[in-house]
Amino acid sequence: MKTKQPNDVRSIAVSLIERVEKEGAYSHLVLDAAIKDRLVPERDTALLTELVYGTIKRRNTLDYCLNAHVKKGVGSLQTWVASLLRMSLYQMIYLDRVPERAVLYEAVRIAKEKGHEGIGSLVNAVLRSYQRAGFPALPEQMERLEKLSVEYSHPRWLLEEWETAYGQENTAAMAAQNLVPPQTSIRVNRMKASREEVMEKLEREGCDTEKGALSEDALIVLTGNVLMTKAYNEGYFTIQDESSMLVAAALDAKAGMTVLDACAAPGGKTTHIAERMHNQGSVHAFDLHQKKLRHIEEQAERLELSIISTKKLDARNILTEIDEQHYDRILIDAPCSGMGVIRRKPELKWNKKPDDLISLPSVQYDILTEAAKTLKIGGRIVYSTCTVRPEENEQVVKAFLEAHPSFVRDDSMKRRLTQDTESGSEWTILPHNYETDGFYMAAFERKG
Ligand SMILES: C[S@@+](CC[C@H](N)C(=O)[O-])C[C@H]1O[C@@H](n2cnc3c(N)ncnc32)[C@H](O)[C@@H]1O
Repeated sequence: MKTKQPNDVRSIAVSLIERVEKEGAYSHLVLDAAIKDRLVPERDTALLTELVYGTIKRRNTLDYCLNAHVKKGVGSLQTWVASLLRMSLYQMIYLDRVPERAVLYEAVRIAKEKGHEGIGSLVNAVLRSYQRAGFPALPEQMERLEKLSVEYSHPRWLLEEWETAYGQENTAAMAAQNLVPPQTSIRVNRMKASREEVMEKLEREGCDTEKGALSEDALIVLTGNVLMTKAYNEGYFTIQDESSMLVAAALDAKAGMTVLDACAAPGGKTTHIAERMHNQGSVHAFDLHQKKLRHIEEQAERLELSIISTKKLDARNILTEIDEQHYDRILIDAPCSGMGVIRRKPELKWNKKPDDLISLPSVQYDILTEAAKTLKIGGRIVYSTCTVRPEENEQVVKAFLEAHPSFVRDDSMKRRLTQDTESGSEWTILPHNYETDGFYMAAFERKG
């Protein structure tokens, strides 16, 4: 039996990519687990992360190139062999810290170890063929979206959807932004300290930050591992994408109010809402999945928030537990296709197919409709998703408002968030607008 070399970062990267490809695993989860289990030494974690994310992100571009060098096409290969070739080519094209001959040597070694001599020869031949011939030129007559799909490594159907919804320019910018590694942003716990105070605390612990441009609660991490700080353990901040921080401000729950977070896990927005309420009132954090509730409870404890209570509940059955007109504020952060978070979960663009997305709007509509029954007259709902697809966003909200005339758009939402004169009851943030996740939110109120 062949034994794996200890700390073999490239071989482990191939196994992780294979799991994402074959089992539909999430890249961030397999990576987190590998790093936590110390499958590679700490000095190699950055390389492991780069290899896994980079290879998955650029799959279409890499496959276009490999198809010119693999006789029957990359689709004819076993998943791990395709993953190995993609990862090796990724290094040759996009990374300059490892010489090509070293990449090739490692690729052949892994191929022989994981497979046999024949696979080693195949990998050697393909990579050498690339070295000789280079990246194949895209034909002049190639259709525009097809070209974009190769250049920016996104499925064609998704680019077509985006062009229809957001136009050519936004589509190209969004696809390009999805290839850029996301920055880490943190949300300051205003109950404990100001942004400036948290900045100073982190600086003393070796982490540099700067203020975020979109949310008044945001700091962008420039250097250092903020999760390892005392300030984190003491509840001074939470890791959260900046676009998501806008939701609690859009909801604007006041101290003493009764609030529902109907799709709450893992609780990023629940804890923000409770912080803004100064831990006074109550926040019901419900979710369909029992096991996810633990995350909300852990975060509430770390942040010392006692007004959050969790429960497993399908929001579509909320009236079995809660009376009508019970809440002052309701957040529906709906389950969605996640097409706004492709930077963080690049496999989403390959794993999801148009057919998988067809049923989402009706689930979102049903959740919104049932949960809305528990809103008091004069209360406010925020509906949000981390996707950029009008079918799951504007169209769901429009259908809801047309069928429920007692709910009216809250045109002051955007003004509250941007603190200027811009009015509007809904906001789509595209990834390249502020270098955040793509996000959608809408606010409306119940009239008598
Ligand atoms: C976008 S995530 C919520 C993220 C969360 N608000 C946060 O900020 O951390 C959507 C959540 O909805 C939950 N969900 C899916 N269908 C649901 C349903 N019918 N009722 C309640 N929760 C549901 C999922 O389990 C998932 O945790």
